[in-house]
Amino acid sequence: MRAARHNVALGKAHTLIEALPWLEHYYGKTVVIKFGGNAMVDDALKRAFAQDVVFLRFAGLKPVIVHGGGPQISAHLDKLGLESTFAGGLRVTTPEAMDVVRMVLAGQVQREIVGLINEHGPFAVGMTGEDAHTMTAEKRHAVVDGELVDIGLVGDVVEVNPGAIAALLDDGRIPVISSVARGADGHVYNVNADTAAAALAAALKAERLVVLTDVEGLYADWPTSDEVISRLDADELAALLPKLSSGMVPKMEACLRAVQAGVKAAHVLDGRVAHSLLLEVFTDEGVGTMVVPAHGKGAGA
Ligand SMILES: Nc1ncnc2c1ncn2[C@@H]1O[C@H](COP(=O)(O)OP(=O)(O)O)[C@@H](O)[C@H]1O
Ligand SMILES: CC(=O)N[C@@H](CCC(=O)OP(=O)(O)O)C(=O)O
Repeated sequence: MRAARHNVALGKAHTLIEALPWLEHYYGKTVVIKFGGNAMVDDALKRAFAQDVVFLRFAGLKPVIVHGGGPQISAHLDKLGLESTFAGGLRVTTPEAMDVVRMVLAGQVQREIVGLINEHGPFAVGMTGEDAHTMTAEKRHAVVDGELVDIGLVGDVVEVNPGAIAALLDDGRIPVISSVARGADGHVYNVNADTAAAALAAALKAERLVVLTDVEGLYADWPTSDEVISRLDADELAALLPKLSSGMVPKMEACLRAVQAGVKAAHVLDGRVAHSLLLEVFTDEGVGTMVVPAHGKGAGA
C-alpha cells in the first residue's frame, strides 16, 4: 500500500521535473495565446483554459490572450435574422454586422473569459484593439480564386501600439483582447482574431504564438485525410498557403506572419482537449502543428 502511494508520488514528481527545462526557458517570456471561438465548446473546457492561463502566470510567464468568437457572432446574427457569409475565411461585415461583432466579442465573449480567469485572482483585464490605439486597421479584401473580393468593414492590422498591454503585463495582469480595431479613417474594423494575435505577438516580441482551435492541427490533405503536419517552416507554409481553405487561411497566414516577424515559433493546437496549452508549454510531447522560421532564420526548438 505504502509502496503504491510512493509510486504515485514519484510519477507526479517526474511530471513536475519534466517541466523544469521549460520553466527555465519560458520564465519572464511573453506568450500570445489565441483562444478560438470553435474551441470554446463547453464550460469545462473554458474553465480548464482559464486554469492553464493562470498557471502560466504563476509560473512566471506573461500570457496575453486574444480571443475569437466566430460561432458566437454567427449565432447572434442568426437571432437577428441576419445571414453570415464568409469569403476566404473572413466574415463579410456590413455596418449592421459590425455592431454585432463588436458587441458579441467585447461585451460577451471577452467578459466571459475575463470572469473565468478572475475566479483565480485579480488578473484579467479586458480590452479591444481600439483601446489606447493598441491596434490600427486598414480595410482589407479577401482573395477568392485569385480575385480580390470586397468584404466590407474587415480590417488588417497596420500598426500596433503595445504600450497599454506592456503596462498591464508589468503590473502582473493578463490582458484579454478582442479583435476589433480602429481605422485612421474613423471606421471600426472587424479583424480576424488569428490575424490580430499574430500582429500583437510580433509587436510584443513574444516567444510563442499559440492558437487553440477545433482540429488537432493543420491537416495535410483536408478534408480527405486527418494526418496532422507536426512541423513545417515558413517557406514550406508559404508554399502551402494558397492551397488552404476556410478558417485555416487566416490561421496559417497568422502563424507565417508571426514567425516572419521574429516570433520563435507558432503552434496550432486542439483546444477541445482539456489542458492542451499546458501540455504544449510544459512537456516534451509536442502536440498539434508547429511553424518555425525558414531554415537558418531563427530558433526552432
Ligand atoms: N488543412 C486544414 N486542416 C485543418 N482544418 C482545416 C483545414 N482546412 C480547413 N480547415 C477548417 O478550419 C477550421 C478551423 O478554423 P476556424 O473555424 O476559423 O476556427 P477558430 O474558431 O478556432 O478560429 C477547422 O475546423 C476545419 O474545418
Ligand atoms: C474578419 C473576421 O472574420 N472576423 C471574425 C472575428 C472573430 C474570430 O476571428 O473568431 P474565431 O477565431 O472564432 O474564428 C468574425 O467575424 O468571425
